[in-house]
Formats: sequence, structure tokens, C-alpha cells
Amino acid sequence: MTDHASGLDAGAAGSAAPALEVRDLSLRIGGAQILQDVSFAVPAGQIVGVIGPNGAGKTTLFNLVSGVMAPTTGRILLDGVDITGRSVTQRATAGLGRTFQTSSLFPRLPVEENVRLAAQVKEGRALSLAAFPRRGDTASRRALELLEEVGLGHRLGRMAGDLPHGDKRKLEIAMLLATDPSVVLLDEPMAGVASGDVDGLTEVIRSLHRDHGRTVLMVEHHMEVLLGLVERVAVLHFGNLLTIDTPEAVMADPTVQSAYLGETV
Ligand SMILES: Nc1ncnc2c1ncn2[C@@H]1O[C@H](COP(=O)(O)OP(=O)(O)OP(=O)(O)O)[C@@H](O)[C@H]1O
Repeated sequence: MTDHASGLDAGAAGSAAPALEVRDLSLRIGGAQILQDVSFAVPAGQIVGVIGPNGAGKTTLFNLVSGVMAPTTGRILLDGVDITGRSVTQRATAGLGRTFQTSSLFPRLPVEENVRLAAQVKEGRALSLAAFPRRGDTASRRALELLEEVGLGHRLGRMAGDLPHGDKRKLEIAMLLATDPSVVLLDEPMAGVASGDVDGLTEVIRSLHRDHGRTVLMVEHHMEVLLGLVERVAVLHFGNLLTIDTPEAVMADPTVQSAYLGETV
């Protein structure tokens, strides 16, 4: 571990609690130590990348933060509040949103209906298609705004399952935004996205924090995209946090180079 490995001083300039913080997070399954004492903080409005070789523990970290799995030890704080014992739904209500590596869309529904359903849930209404959507209701209006925002205004009426990968990812982000999260976890947003769609999706992600002030933590294997987007990079290796620092410092770090030996950084 390097001196700056914890990154816990990252929000120290102001007195406000970091938007997201993990403290000594560990997960043990059977005899396997999947994550070990991982600690870092993400100040509000910052965009941070998580990288690491295959099996390093990136998805596990997201599963722990979003509440899909419970840590063996350690704590997770959202805006300074300990959410470690809370359910996925309670964390979402508290402002934590997540996309998954695998698509979480309703493929046989039109794009606007996917986002309307997410907006409807945010309003405290049921995830029900039978809610008789009216063109002017707040969930429908919000859905149209968000589709414009992510650049899918021209896809209205298309079935979500028929969209190209890049647009599916944008749709997932629009659905996430419908829940109005303050902290967004993006799990490999570029996976399966055609090269021609990468720039557009990158801009959508950039605007999440630049234009909307959201805090973003993202796992991404597409290194060029990640390094062009994030302010800091956390590096996981065999369940340990090697370092969290600026993209330049991380790429120049010999421990990172050796962690990736045999892989292209
Ligand atoms: N439920 C589980 N039971 C046992 N081992 C698990 C479980 N979940 C994950 N692991 C193991 O934990 C390690 C970390 O897995 P994880 O999926 O978090 O890695 P990752 O960094 O996201 O990898 P990738 O880049 O390939 O997606 C792997 O060795 C994996 O096999």
C-alpha cells in the first residue's frame, strides 16, 4: 500500500462529509478473502474510477456498496451516514444509484415506458404498467426530459431491446437518473458498446457530474475512456486497494504496473 492508498483525506479541504466513504471494508467467503480492509472516500461531485485486473474485486466492491452483499467487516457511509446495515432499496432511497454489467432494461417496452416506470417508482408509486400513463403526468414528463438529456429523444417508440448497446446504456442511465441519485455507481458502462458510440456515452457520463453535480464511482475496463473522464482512480489488486490517486500518478505507479504485468494498462 502506498501512502495515499486510503484516500481518506480526499475530502478534508472542507468540513462536509464525503459523498461516499468505505472504511476497512472486507469480505470473506469460505476460505477466500475477496476484499481486504478497503478504505477510500469520494468527495461530493467527484468522479472516481475503479480499475484492477480480472478478479480483483471491483464488482464485489460495488455489490457491497449497493447492498447486494453484506461485508464481513467494515462500514459504508453515504454523506456521512452509516448505511452498512441498510437494504438495497433503503440505499436507493437515501440517494445511491447503480447500473449493472448486465442490462437491467425491460426489453419489450418502449424506451419512454422504461424511464417512466423508474420515475413512477421514485414518486412512490407501484412499478405497474397498469398505472394508465397519461401524456402529461409528472412521471411521463420526467421520462421525456431525461431521454432528451441522455440523447435518446429520437428513440421514442422504439422497444428497449431493439436499441444498439450504446443506446441501451444511455437508457439505463436515464432510468437511474429518474430515481434522482446523488451518488451513482456505473459498472462497466462501455461493455459491449460499439466504438462509434463510445464518445456519445462518455459525454453522457461526463455530464452526470459536470452538469448535474452527481458523485460518480465507475468500474471500466476501457482505460482510455476511464482516464479521460475521472479525477481519481482507485486500483484494486487481489482484493486490496493498491492506491487511489490522479490518473497520471496511478499510471506512473510501479506497483500498478506490476499488478497489471501481462495485461495492457
Ligand atoms: N459469491 C462468491 N463466492 C466465491 N467467490 C466469489 C464470489 N463472488 C466473487 N468471488 C470471487 O471474488 C473475486 C473477485 O471477483 P469480482 O467479480 O469482484 O472481480 P472483478 O474485479 O469485478 O473482476 P472482473 O474484472 O473479471 O469483472 C474473484 O476471484 C471471484 O471469483
